[in-house]
Amino acid sequence: MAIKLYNTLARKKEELKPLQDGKVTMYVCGPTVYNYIHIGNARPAIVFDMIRKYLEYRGYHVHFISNFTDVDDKIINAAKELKEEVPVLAERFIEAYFEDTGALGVKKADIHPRVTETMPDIISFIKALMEKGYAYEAEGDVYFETKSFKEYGKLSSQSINDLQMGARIEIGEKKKDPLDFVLWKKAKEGEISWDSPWGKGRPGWHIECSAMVKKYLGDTIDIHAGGQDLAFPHHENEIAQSEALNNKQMAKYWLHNGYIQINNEKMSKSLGNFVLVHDIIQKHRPEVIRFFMLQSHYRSPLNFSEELLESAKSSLERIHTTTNNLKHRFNESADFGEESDWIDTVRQHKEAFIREMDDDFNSANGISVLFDLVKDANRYLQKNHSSKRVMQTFLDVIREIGGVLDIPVEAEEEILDEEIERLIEERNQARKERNFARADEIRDSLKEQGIILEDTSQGTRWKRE
Ligand SMILES: Nc1ncnc2c1ncn2[C@@H]1O[C@H](COP(=O)(O)OP(=O)(O)OP(=O)(O)O)[C@@H](O)[C@H]1O
Ligand SMILES: [Zn+2]
Repeated sequence: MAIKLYNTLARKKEELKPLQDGKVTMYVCGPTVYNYIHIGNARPAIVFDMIRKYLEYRGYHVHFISNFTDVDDKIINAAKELKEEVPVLAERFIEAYFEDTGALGVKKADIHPRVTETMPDIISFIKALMEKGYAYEAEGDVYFETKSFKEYGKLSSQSINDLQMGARIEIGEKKKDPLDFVLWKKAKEGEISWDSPWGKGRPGWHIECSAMVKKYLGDTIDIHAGGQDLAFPHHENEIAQSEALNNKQMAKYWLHNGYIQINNEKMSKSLGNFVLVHDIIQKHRPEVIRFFMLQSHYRSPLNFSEELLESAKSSLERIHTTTNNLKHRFNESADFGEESDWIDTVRQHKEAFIREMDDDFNSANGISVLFDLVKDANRYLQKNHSSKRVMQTFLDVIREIGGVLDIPVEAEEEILDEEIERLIEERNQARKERNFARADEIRDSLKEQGIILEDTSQGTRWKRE
């Protein structure tokens, strides 16, 4: 069975037919790094990570690129406000991005190109567009002449005429037509800038992705993705730039994630209704947030609230309880019976999971299948059956699905207080015998399990991290 995916460009689901057999090239527009990411920004990171991993599970080799916009107006303003250099501020928030998304189980891209490291490619891209007659210079700025790209509007299903209606030239803009957009911006006095054939300046936002896609993945890629708000104008502009220059389709499939909302309103920095990942992971385990996101389809809007997170947490715990019960019964059992009906049932659930995920990466339905499995496993245990083979099959498939979605399906076994006390006693004894190697080994192994020891004059105290 083939994978189907909803292509914004075609406005329907299509069968995935990559350019090269067995390989998928994928580009996801990344963040502008001037702040910590909020839960809304985390959604594209999580859902496209899930899609990447699912494609890998289905046997594709995925080449995955995601950029950092590390210079633009928002960053320059934030740097001014915080009295920090632009590169220092950007670096700080790139680190924070990796920390936050890493906690949410997001794997790093194969390459994370940055605007500041792609300058020569961006400049030659703009030069080539000018040479082909698609762009013009105006007093140190360079603009893309939108009307010269006849297919403009095809991604967001808008005609140039419709777009023309609402468009205005803002004060200070030197463009010829309101629909034209900036490729290169002349630097203001004292601003961070790069040399170019048009004087000192920096790139507009849209050109970076066109230049990076061309540099790292080629003229046509398989999947281009980002949040729904990027479809217009960002992706539309990327298409105009790339297709005007290369004369080839930029991407076969355009994927867009729906919004995280608060009370049915888009979570965004400008509305001030955002919750930072940095803060929320102090209160909730990051896997609960990932699980919460994957419980809905990536294109659907998703309301965020503490109550919904709490309910995701209890759902995840239900899975943990079942896997634990399966493991315990498995360890106690000496029954090696076949019970092939049950094994068939489990296998059918696995097939159902693949069927759901093949249908536009429907992780919401995929997780429902996981709960069907959990329900059946509970039924099996309640009937007092105890075939090791059946229980192993249940565990294998639950783990496999958890592995694909990258959510932990097993609770970490907590170290018990008595065990800690016993190890502290052993460590004290080792220290008396001047066996410091053993003493350190015990301290380190406890630390790995989140137990911190503190030696005081009254003896050793311990606490959980
Ligand atoms: N509420 C949201 N739900 C889902 N995705 C979002 C949401 N807000 C932003 N995104 C996505 O996050 C990614 C990072 O974008 P970026 O750093 O430019 O943030 P942003 O769009 O400026 O955020 P904001 O709208 O809060 O200003 C983009 O793909 C964007 O579409
Ligand atoms: Zn982009």
